[in-house]
Amino acid sequence: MEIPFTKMHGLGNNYIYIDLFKFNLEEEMLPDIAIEVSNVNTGIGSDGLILIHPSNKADLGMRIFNKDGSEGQSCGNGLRCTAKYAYENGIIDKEIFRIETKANIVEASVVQEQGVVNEIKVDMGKPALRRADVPMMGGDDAQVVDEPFQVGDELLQVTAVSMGNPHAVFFVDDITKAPLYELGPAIEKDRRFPHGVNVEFIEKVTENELNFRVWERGSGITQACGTGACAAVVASVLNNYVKRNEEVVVHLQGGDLIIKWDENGHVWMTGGAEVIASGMYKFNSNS
Ligand SMILES: N[C@H](CCC[C@H](N)C(=O)O)C(=O)O
Repeated sequence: MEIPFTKMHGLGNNYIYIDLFKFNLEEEMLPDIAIEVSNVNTGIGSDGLILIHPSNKADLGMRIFNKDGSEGQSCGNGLRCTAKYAYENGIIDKEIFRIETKANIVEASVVQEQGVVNEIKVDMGKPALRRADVPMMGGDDAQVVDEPFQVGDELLQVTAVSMGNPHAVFFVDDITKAPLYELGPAIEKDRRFPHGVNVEFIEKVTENELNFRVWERGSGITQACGTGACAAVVASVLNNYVKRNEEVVVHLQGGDLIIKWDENGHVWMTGGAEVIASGMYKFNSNS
């Protein structure tokens, strides 16, 4: 089976996008398709698969599958790329619109010049901070802020935030020494996170600047994670490193995002999105 795809990235966090306004895929094939297209040796190569689909709850919908075939509830970089694709391909004919995800319905606004979108701002909604909402096991149902977290021989301090998907945020003094490989896999699969977890290491630079690295649930190290950057700013406010309702520049491996957790509880993400290539892909998996 051959299918049209577009490869796009947000700060290097790249996915294979399939437009379900034009084509349909069998639900049960999706995890295998995600695994196959993400494979850099035998597929196209990406951090996962994103489906752009019709929605009866919003102007359009977006679903994300990680490299390992697991489905995430949301994807910040994916939402910016989806907004760009939808506007530039005529799915949407307005500059402010709503996108349904597994986690919630977000509002995106595009900044465009002669029909080309070069910046997207997304209201990512409100974080969930109660332990049970992350979800995280093992304690009272209050917020998880700067809590001791033993991983092997290492005693860390964790702050847990859901942006519709789970994030475990750790603060380090030097981002270049963040133990991504050493601890990322173990934390991702730690039994205290029954649905797994995205793992972020953050270094405070100033009251309005963070350095950021991520080990993603289901995809491992990526160049950037939009929901992770949102979770990082929320965690930094909760730990009094940065201020609520102020723009924070988050320096991710692949570039910068502007994040603000406003006084109404909404987290705003502003950044770019780029098209890498489009074409036809011939599926190998028995499809
Ligand atoms: N890279 C994405 C996050 C993917 C999250 C996924 N790894 C999961 O929650 O399972 C982002 O820009 O927000």
